[in-house]
Amino acid sequence: MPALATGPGPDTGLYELLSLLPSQLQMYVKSSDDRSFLHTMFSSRSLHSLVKIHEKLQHYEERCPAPVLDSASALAQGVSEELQMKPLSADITELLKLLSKPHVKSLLSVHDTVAQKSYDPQLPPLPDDIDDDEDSVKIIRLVKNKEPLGATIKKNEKTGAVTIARIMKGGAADRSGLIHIGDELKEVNGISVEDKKPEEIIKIMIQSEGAITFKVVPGPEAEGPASEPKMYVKALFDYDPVNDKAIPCKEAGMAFKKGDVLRVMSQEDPTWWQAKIEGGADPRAGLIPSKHFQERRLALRQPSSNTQPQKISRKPSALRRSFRLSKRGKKTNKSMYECKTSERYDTADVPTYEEVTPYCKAPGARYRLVVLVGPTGVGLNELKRKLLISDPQHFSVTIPHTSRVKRNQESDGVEYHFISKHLFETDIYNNKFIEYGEYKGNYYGTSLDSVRSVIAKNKVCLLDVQPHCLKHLRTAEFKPYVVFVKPPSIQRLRETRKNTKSVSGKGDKDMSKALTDEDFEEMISAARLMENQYSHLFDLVLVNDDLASAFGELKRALRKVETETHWVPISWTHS
Ligand SMILES: Nc1ncnc2c1ncn2[C@@H]1O[C@H](COP(=O)(O)OP(=O)(O)OP(=O)(O)O)[C@@H](O)[C@H]1O
Repeated sequence: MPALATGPGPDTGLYELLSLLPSQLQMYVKSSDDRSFLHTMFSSRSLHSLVKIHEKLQHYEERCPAPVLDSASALAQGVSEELQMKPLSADITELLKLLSKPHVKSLLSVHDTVAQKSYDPQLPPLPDDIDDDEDSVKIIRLVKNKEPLGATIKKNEKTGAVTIARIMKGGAADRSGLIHIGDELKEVNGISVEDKKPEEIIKIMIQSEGAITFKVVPGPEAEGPASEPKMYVKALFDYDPVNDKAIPCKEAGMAFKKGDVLRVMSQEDPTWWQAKIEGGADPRAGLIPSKHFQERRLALRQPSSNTQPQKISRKPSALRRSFRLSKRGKKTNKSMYECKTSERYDTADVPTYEEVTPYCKAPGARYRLVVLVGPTGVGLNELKRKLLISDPQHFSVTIPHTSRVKRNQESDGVEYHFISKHLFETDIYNNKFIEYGEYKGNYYGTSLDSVRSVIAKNKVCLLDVQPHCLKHLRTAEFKPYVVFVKPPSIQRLRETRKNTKSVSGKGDKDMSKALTDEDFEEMISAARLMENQYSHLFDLVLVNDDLASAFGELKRALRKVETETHWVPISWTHS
């Protein structure tokens, strides 16, 4: 249905709109040039002609016209021939001239094609030299445009037989339903493949456009499952078949980027899956390395500087942040917490694919945990603070634990949960802490229970942790939404942070000094390392350039997390 009707009477919406638009838009258009442009455009003859065509088409569409005849070209030809036998009057001459015009001829020919619904291309006749004895031979003719055939072949080195190795889901061969895995290929376009290398055969196939003829000996009936269950995976690495020496056919491969959601359409081959990018325009599947194969070859690969986990160096002041937003009046000294948690990065895990499923928070369900990660000084606390201020009923932070003695002005469960050193150590032993650190003989830490307690109050818990802790938070219970806060360019850091001071503790004294280029470089390089190592765990990468814009983007993203569907690991949705 057209958006606006243009018919007579009450349906003249589009005409009315066209005549009203220039005056309605006037207040939004400042320049007189733009106003006159709009006016000219809306009153132009071509636009009004387009509206008329729209009107006519709509009219015909409603009537569902059926062709009176499907051979208008032949009729025109017959009429021309007959008229030429008659004495030529002015009318006859004009009609003959009209009917001989190439545009009219083409129009009639298109009319006939549509009327006959004959959209199939013409296939060439079958070759005459088919051996009658070759009962088992099948001649298949496909019409192929520029798209690849969507099948791969393999050659048996012993027998020399060339067989169809796989059919790509959704490709031309698959859609034809005529070629099957195991079929033995004898000829392509009349050329015997007997002495040909697979690359040469592929070349013949690629080069043939239009009809392509195969002579095949059908293979044994495939028994595979009629329809395989769908599986969605999130890619945890970048892949380009062009650089993959192992792929059997580069043309059949599919490139993807870390973070893409892939729909796995076939796992028949344990080494090469067939998949397509979810939401991508191409309906055809491409080859991708299977999880097992990718894991195995990555594990075997010599560690290189790229894959080797690197320790993220941080200044001594780069310490625990999640403790700092305690409700104390002043900000805690940044050098206070030496993080004693392990910085052993996940050497054992080889990130390949993670099975995912769409998830949308049901009304009444607990909010997902929001985790912020990023290099020291990038602005995690600032963003958390702004979120808290923007909606204190909705967002909240955890209360840290400490083994230090409570001060007079402090209350248990407000600034900290004050517990004994012995209990703190027992809790460490029982893995109750997400992170913990020690300073001047006292422990400080964020417990899993403190996160649970915020979530149980039906609030969004905001947490910032070192990225190596993410792994332990990625559970069905917390369903964390991970935001990586990234610094902008050094130039923008200089511009935006010129009034920012870094606070460092020397002895018991706080020292504050303006941030230097060295601080900025360190922030950028720490961010780069974090991204290299952990980006597969990030749901959002937020560049904290202009603070207000970064905050706005974060707020919008968090709103979407609560209301829209997101891909999450499938294990999070199993109860
Ligand atoms: N986009 C920004 N523009 C200007 N200043 C910013 C911006 N973001 C943060 N800052 C300032 O940078 C300083 C460090 O920010 P913040 O304390 O939030 O960093 P952090 O990531 O929590 O780092 P740390 O681990 O050192 O606490 C603060 O003074 C903050 O106001």
